[in-house]
Amino acid sequence: MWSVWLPVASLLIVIATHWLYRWRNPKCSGKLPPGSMGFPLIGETLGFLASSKSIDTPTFIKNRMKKYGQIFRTSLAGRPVVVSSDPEFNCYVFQQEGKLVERWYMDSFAKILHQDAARINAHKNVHKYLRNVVLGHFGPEALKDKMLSQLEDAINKRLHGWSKLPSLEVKSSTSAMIFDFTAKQLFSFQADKSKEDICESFTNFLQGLMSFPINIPGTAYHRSISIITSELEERKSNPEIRKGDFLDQILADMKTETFLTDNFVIYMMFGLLLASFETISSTLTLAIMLINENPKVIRELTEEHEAILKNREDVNSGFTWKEYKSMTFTHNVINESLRLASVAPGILRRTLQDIQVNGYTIPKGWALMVVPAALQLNPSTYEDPLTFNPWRWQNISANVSAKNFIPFGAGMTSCAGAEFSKVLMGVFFHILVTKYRMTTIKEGEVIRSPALGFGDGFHIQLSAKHG
Ligand code: HEM
Repeated sequence: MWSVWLPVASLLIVIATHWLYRWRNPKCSGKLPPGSMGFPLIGETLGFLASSKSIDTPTFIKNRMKKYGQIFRTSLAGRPVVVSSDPEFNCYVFQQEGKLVERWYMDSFAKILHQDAARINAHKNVHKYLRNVVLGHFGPEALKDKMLSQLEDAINKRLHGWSKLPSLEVKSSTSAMIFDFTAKQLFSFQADKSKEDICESFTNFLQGLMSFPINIPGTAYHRSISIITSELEERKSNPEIRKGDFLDQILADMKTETFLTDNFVIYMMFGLLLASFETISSTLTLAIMLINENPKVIRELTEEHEAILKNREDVNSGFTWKEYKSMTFTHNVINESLRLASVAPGILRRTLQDIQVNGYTIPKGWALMVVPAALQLNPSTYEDPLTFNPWRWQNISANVSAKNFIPFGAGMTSCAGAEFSKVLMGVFFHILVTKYRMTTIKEGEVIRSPALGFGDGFHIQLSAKHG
């Protein structure tokens, strides 16, 4: 009996030991960056997802930066990853799109569509198309021409509604406001006419969505996808319906662009909704929390916006692009909020070739994660980095911010919704400080897990300043 089992057991031990050794020491043609691959299969995922009750860079990243330096290796969600907080290297990586690296989110997209990521990526047009179509609808020209006044209208109505409430939770209220506005722009969704609160559906489903999307009837994800699907079907069967929204353009482009299948379009709309309302609402909630704690900031904001109103030739005219561009202090408040919020936990790339950096080799096929918080909350760049100090932006040179302020990424691949996000926040502050006063009902608690969250909520009351 022993003569049979002993060799089998020995062989299993040898295989397991070899496997474990390979897990801990992945193949590499040079020297891997320092770090640890953690436990077999799960790697260091649990540590990465652990929440911390602080606005600071997540402890997982901070501790490893201290131990290994600005570039270290780890394993997250079953993949080998190199994390970088080296501004020079990050800058280089952002310039290597399509050469040494490629954007990562198409992987999740491909998984949802049950397609091969390489097949989607092979369409060089996909990224370019997505970027151009979003910029066409949400970029500076569209904002200037029509969206600025629509935003002013929508935010005015929303804040008026809030001022009738005894209390409101800021994160969910701003999420609903942004969701309704973006969904209307994308596919003319009319929140007030919908039977469902799809904004809440989206929010509930957000955690882990892109990695584990399960389209099971009854789930929020399923409901949200159904709403977009039925809108697409209705438009396709009634081609005479033209609503002048984003979906109209996609429908027109579907005739010429082969990658624009029904499924692709549905998930693209879904992805855009998520990309827009969660990011802006988290940044805006943090901004409201911070300005509410800083009377001096509210005072200077109010002065800036009252001066804008006073200098208006026509008292009945709306907020203009020129006014938006002129509000220097508000832009500082927006930058400072984006810096502290650092809402994107990581900007991901996949390496297409081995990459050499500081004497290390990052193997082909690995993930690369740039962590904005590690740069934006770095005390060597930003003095007293956890303090909300909009005035610091008076002295930050373009040279410093180009590499150390990347809330929207950088270069050719940076966020296509960046200007829209900033305009939305600017218009929001304009209306807020000229018309309303805030009172805290329940203080919020900042949590990173690693996405920015607000515990069990931040509640305020809004009251009109005049009458
Ligand atoms: C505070 C708000 C926002 C933040 C912090 C943010 C952040 C980011 C980041 C970090 C990236 C990745 C860049 C990269 O991979 O190099 C990105 C990409 C993108 N974002 Fe945003 N985003 C915000 C709002 C929005 C909004 C409102 C929209 C849509 C209207 C949007 C649409 C996109 C798109 C389409 C991309 C992909 C761009 C490309 O691949 O060329 N984002 N965003």
